[in-house]
Amino acid sequence: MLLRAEARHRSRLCVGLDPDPGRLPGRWRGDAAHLYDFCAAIVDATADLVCAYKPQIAYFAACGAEDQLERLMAHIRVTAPEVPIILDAKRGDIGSTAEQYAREAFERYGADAVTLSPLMGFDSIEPYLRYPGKGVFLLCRTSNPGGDDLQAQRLADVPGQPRLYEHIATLAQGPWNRNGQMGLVVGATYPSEIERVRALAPTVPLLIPGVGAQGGDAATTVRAGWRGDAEGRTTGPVVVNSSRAILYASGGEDFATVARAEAERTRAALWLAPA
Ligand SMILES: O=c1ccn([C@@H]2O[C@H](COP(=O)(O)O)[C@@H](O)[C@H]2O)c(=O)[nH]1
Repeated sequence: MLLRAEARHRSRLCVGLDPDPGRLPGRWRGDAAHLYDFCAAIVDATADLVCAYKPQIAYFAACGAEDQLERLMAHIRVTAPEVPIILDAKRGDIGSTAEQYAREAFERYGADAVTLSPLMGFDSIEPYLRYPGKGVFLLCRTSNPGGDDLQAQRLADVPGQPRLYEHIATLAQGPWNRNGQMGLVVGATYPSEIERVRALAPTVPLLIPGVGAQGGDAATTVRAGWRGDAEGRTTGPVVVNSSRAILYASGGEDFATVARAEAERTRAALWLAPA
């Protein structure tokens, strides 16, 4: 689904849907009843420009607006049926609870993929893999500076003493990826770590947040993470997320038009990079 959307829309851009009531445009500002209206307008304005959407569940749950997230998921499905939806939930818990989180992501919200923390091990991931055709993105080297606190530490008991994020990449490319359902989250703010992850995990999709508001560079990100064959066909996909830089490109009534222009600019920067 991801490869089809990438080819069809000539896009490696994922628009992140992180609706902050305090940053909604014009007359909606401060009113959490309009999270859906805002995000739906962004989707309508960008549906032909993206390879994925990534709603961030925290922005809806914090306002008690899960019903609006359900409506948004349904709206994306109708407006852009070919575009995968990655629910950014960063779940991670024991198997019995993970089963409930998997139901929430895939049955309640109908997401195509969900972000997960791998810290609790494979049995905390396995319940999600029981859903055929659904994907998981494991946090690997996150975009925040504090990601180094744990992810850069070396594992003394693993041969070669890899850093934790390197070990996660190796597991996701190999033994944990039983049915090709696994991808990794790597921050655009750390391009050399993207390259390292890509070397260890040559074919898994990389979800790369950090372009836009966090300052990651689009072209550098794609060069570090995207891989293709001699004909230019993607063999190692990247899904590069930008949320705030697109959502809040304008705070006025023209927000959707300006968001589209910013999405077009980012999409072009991400597409032209490897050439
Ligand atoms: O390492 C990570 C993992 C997830 N995120 C999420 O991506 C977006 C980034 O938003 P911007 O406005 O483009 O900075 C947001 O939903 C984060 O929760 C991340 O930033 N880094």
